[in-house]
Amino acid sequence: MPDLLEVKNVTRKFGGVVANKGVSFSFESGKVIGLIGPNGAGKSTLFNMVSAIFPPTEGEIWFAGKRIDRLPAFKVSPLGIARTFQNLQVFKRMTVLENVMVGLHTSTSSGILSAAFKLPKAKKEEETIYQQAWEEIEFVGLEDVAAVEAGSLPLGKLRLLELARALATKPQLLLLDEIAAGLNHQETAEMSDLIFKVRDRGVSIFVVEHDMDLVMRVSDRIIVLDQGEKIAEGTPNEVQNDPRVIEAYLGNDEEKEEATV
Ligand SMILES: Nc1ncnc2c1ncn2[C@@H]1O[C@H](COP(=O)(O)OP(=O)(O)OP(=O)(O)O)[C@@H](O)[C@H]1O
Repeated sequence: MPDLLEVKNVTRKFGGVVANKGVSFSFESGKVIGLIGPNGAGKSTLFNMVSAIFPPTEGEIWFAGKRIDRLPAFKVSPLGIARTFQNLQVFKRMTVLENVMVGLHTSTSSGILSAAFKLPKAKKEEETIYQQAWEEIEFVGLEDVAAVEAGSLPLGKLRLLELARALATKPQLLLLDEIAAGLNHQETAEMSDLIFKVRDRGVSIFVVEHDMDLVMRVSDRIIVLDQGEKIAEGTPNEVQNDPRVIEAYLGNDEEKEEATV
């Protein structure tokens, strides 16, 4: 049985900038893996390659035994990878329910004509989409605001909406991009609990996070990047005590504030 995600010797260059250099790691199903590192370490770049937003310059990415690094994003998500975005990607004029449903329409098989003429197949799919969307809205606890326009919701609820929309596609791997950014202490604690609940469904979760409390609490294992390279990998306890990790954070002026790794 192959690992769920395998990143093999991945390098990504932007012109002369080497954003990731020879990064390798893998992980199995049902785990929470954290990705940390000082500003500019290459976290977003790695995340974007795993979600097929752009390909690596060198190296390979495998998901559930299938090579995915040359596939476009629209072919990768149906394989079972979903993600949230740090800069929320919600439709402000749509309700919460519509936002979750719209994410599912791309995966339906009936064509535009059958939907337009409300043929039985399209009607059945619409019901399934409604059901799936509603399940995830309840899972994240947004049922009270399901009919509310997303644009009028506070940030904490918008982050839950992003999560519901990603979960509705029933991923095997969920990528969370700074899911706790801007959340207060209470909301962050609730988000941690939700991450555990998602993991208990057997979903693997890959978390990029600046909030050290959250990442240390939820991760089974943490990968640390610095200047594009993987400098450490281990349990939260191991990476917090790794001299290379402490040096990477302390050595970067901008991160001194966050040096309590
Ligand atoms: N599209 C791009 N074009 C040119 N350089 C880029 C591009 N994307 C990222 N980089 C560079 O690659 C390096 C890694 O950036 P990346 O955004 O992946 O780091 P990060 O760890 O996510 O940073 P942060 O924590 O600040 O979000 C940086 O030097 C960045 O300037």
